Amino acid sequence: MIVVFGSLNVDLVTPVERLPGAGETVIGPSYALHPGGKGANQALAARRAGAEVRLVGAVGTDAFADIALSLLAAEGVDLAEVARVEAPTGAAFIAVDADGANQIVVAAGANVEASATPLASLPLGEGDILLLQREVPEAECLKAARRMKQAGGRVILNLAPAGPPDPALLECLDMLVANEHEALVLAQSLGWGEREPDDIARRCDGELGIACIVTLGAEGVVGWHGGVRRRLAAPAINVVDTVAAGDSFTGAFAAALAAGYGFSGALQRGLAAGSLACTAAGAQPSIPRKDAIEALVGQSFL
Ligand SMILES: Nc1ncnc2c1ncn2[C@@H]1O[C@H](COP(=O)(O)OP(=O)(O)OP(=O)(O)O)[C@@H](O)[C@H]1O
Repeated sequence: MIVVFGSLNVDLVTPVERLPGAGETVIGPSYALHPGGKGANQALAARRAGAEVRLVGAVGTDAFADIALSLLAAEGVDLAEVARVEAPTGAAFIAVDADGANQIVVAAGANVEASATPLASLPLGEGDILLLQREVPEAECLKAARRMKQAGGRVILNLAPAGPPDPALLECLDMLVANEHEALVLAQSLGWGEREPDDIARRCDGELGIACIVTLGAEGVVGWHGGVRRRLAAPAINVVDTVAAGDSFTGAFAAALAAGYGFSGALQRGLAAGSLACTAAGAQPSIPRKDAIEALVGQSFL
């Protein structure tokens, strides 16, 4: 079982000719509403990759809550521990210009109320994995992580959005997933001089005892685990957009670990999922399923 403790949002996406400057208004022709949030996206990614997934978080009592939950429910993510609170459902306001560059404002809303308390009564054990990101309060992430460690399970933090992790939370981690920018923020927050993803991941593994995976976009991924380095190139794909690539990587990586794959097998599956997510538009619609992931892994592109 994978427990995701994290955010649920609704994304409002507006195409614009160009992004607004400070104090400026630009007018787009329309907008689209999509379910999103890193917690929700990674829960869906792990579910589509074949795992049993339970999402713990919070939405409001507004109409956006149903949009945030719709796809997760349809795909069989267990939502019993998603609380309905007196706050607006989290929302991301996204403007995308003609070149695909974007500007995003996130209103955390109900995500601020997300509580780790439900984990106390969940039947957690050794085979379970807790997956965390940085869009719900860190103090609650720490409680959730301590609960999972007490139950004997593993804790994975996706260090997104970038920020310095709480040292107490680091002590609970088995694995950390970051993109290049997030890895650099981690190194700086720890006072490390390393700047290269490979060096940061090696030091994280060697010094903190936390297996570290740095995703490298089109370059693939590098990971260090137990003093062993793994470097995998991404498959050549036709990129439509890279939205949710990182979430697909992390969810599928966790699902593979939960299914019993070792570090290398999980990296392969995360990489395949991240790359497949780039071949279709949007966030949750582009998150790939197990059969597509296994087919790509089976092509031995690695
Ligand atoms: N251009 C690309 N070609 C092939 N694979 C890609 C490409 N971009 C991303 N990926 C895949 O997605 C994974 C995660 O990408 P990336 O390192 O950009 O994470 P990210 O910055 O968290 O992504 P995002 O914020 O866009 O969701 C990569 O390890 C790779 O498997």
